[in-house]
Amino acid sequence: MADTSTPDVVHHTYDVLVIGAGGAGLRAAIEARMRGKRVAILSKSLFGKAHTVMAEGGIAASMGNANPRDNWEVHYRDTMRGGKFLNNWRMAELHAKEAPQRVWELETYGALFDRTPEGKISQRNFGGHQFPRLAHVGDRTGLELIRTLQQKIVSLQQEDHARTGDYESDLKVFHEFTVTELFKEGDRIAGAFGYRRPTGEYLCFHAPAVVLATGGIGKSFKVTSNSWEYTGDGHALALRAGARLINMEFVQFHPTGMVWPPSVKGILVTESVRGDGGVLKNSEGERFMFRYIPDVFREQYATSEDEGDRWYDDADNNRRPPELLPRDEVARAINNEVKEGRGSPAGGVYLDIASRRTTEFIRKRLPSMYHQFKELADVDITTEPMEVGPTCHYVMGGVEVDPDTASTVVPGLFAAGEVAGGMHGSNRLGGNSLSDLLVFGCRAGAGAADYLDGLAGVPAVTDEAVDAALAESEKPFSVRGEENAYTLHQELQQTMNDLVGIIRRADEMEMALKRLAELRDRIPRVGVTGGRAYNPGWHLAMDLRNMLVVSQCIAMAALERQESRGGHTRDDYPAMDENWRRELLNCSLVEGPEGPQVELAHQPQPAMRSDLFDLFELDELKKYYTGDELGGHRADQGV
Ligand SMILES: Cc1cc2nc3c(=O)[nH]c(=O)nc-3n(C[C@H](O)[C@H](O)[C@H](O)COP(=O)(O)OP(=O)(O)OC[C@H]3O[C@@H](n4cnc5c(N)ncnc54)[C@H](O)[C@@H]3O)c2cc1C
Repeated sequence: MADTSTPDVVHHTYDVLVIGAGGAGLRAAIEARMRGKRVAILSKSLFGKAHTVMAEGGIAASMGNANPRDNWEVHYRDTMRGGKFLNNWRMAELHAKEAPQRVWELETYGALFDRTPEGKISQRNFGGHQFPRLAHVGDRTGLELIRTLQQKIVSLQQEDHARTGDYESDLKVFHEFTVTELFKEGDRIAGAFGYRRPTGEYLCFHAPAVVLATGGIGKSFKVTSNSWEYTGDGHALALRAGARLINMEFVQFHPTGMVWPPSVKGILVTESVRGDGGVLKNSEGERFMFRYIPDVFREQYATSEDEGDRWYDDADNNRRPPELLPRDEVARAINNEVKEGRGSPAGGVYLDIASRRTTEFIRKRLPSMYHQFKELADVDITTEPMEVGPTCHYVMGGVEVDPDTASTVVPGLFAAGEVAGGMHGSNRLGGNSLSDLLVFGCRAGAGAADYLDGLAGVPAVTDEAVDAALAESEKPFSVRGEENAYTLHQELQQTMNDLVGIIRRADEMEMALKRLAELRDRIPRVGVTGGRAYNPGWHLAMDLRNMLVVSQCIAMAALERQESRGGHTRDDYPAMDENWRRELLNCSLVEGPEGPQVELAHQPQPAMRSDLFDLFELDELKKYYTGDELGGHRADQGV
């Protein structure tokens, strides 16, 4: 029986709310607390169980430990190339410059990275990175990152206890707590509202600064490497608060997810397998990636197996194997092999490290992969190849932010980590997310603290706003079961997977938008039974509206962008178009006759600063830029 009594709302007051306890959220919370602010961390998942914990391969930072020729400029170039020059150049610059500092700082918090024989932090190869650049802890890097950041938080709480007698006086974690609404007074952020998952208790937070660090959107797709909490909540909260999303058409399909057995389809097979020597083969035993090197990368990749293999030991005198092309290229190649009938029995291709490395090497470098395949598929990766195929992995699009402060257009609202957009352009390089989390998590915490220092008066949360948020959360209990949340979720995932997936066509995306519009009408009719205490049906009903609006943004932007670039491949517009590189698409919510509607707009891509532009050879830039842009730049330089 549903509990029909009006529930109480418990109130709390803080300076900064950090929504999300992954790498971005924890780093933001640490920074804001170290700058003297009282911080609450609100996390839908258990503390320590954020998505970041799943990160496997490593964190990209040009420390130059494995190759002294690496530096921030090389990392910057690789990142821009990986994103096909659609990245926000200032974010890419800050990221490349600050990532090493953030990794070394983690060591001071207690991180134990794998070491080189000389005792430096070991760095491994990954797709699109010119030099071995990923600091790692086996293939469990995310776990170490979260463990370390949590350890830092505990140490700050111990300092607070020594000063105030209360461990949680200045930094408190509310875990298993889902934020459903943000509050504003006028234009400015005033707080947030949500429910405790285990009890259904409602909490209202009064706080003038909010950092969104809610991660990604993968649960809108059927086949995904993402975990249950990736329902695009932060993206949707930002939209509803008046912020904009950019680059939403760019969704990364990681080339290697498990394809068998069906119950684990989509679970990630880390790129480290290829970074450590694994190769992709089709059903004919061919290392097919050599046939898929695009012109823009031709000079940097080996054209023979011998050269590719030599590169692992002598990277200075050989070019890298094409298995290490950026993820979008590898995913499309696998998709094509399967489509043309050269796939494996379960509809993927083969990833083989068994024939190339010793059992000891594999078990030491890839312990999680060894166990994952042994336990889930009964495959021993030290003796047999894996079957792999593309899986929805990461969203490049997200909340538009100022690169230096991570602030959005809504005063008091900040965003960092996967929920923020711009940094990775049209495609993210592996390892660049963990570094992004730390660099921009830190900047968001600092941005929020600076904002508070300059704030005149604290915006207030009104009773009406709290009542409205409460009513919205209670609604599913009063609807008499016309629609089922699980059914609608499956329909949404199938729609996105089939019609807005790895290869896209206008007619299919138009069909997707039609189906999404139908789902929009049906979602308010979702009814739930039972009470508020741990009720997954209710939780999903609340999450569905977020997944829907995020899916609409993705489909609308994908239909609009008439070219193929990075994580957006159009069957009907297969080429990259330099005119589209100048264009960003943004989504916002506008009030319409039937309630808020997604509106899509074009905005110009800001021109890259001259000194950064000059880091590239003109011949390379010609592959991405229009002639007049290049001419204009040369004129700026007085050439
Ligand atoms: C299997 C796998 C392996 C990966 N490996 C790598 C790698 O090796 N290197 C790399 O760079 N990247 C990797 N990535 C990507 C990377 O892990 C993620 O992009 C990154 O961890 C995102 O971090 P985040 O801090 O933005 O969000 P997360 O770590 O996902 O944290 C999001 C937080 O927000 C909370 N949250 C969400 N919605 C709400 C809400 N409504 N209310 C309250 N809390 C909410 C969640 O509970 C969670 O605590 C991998 C991803 C996957 C799936």
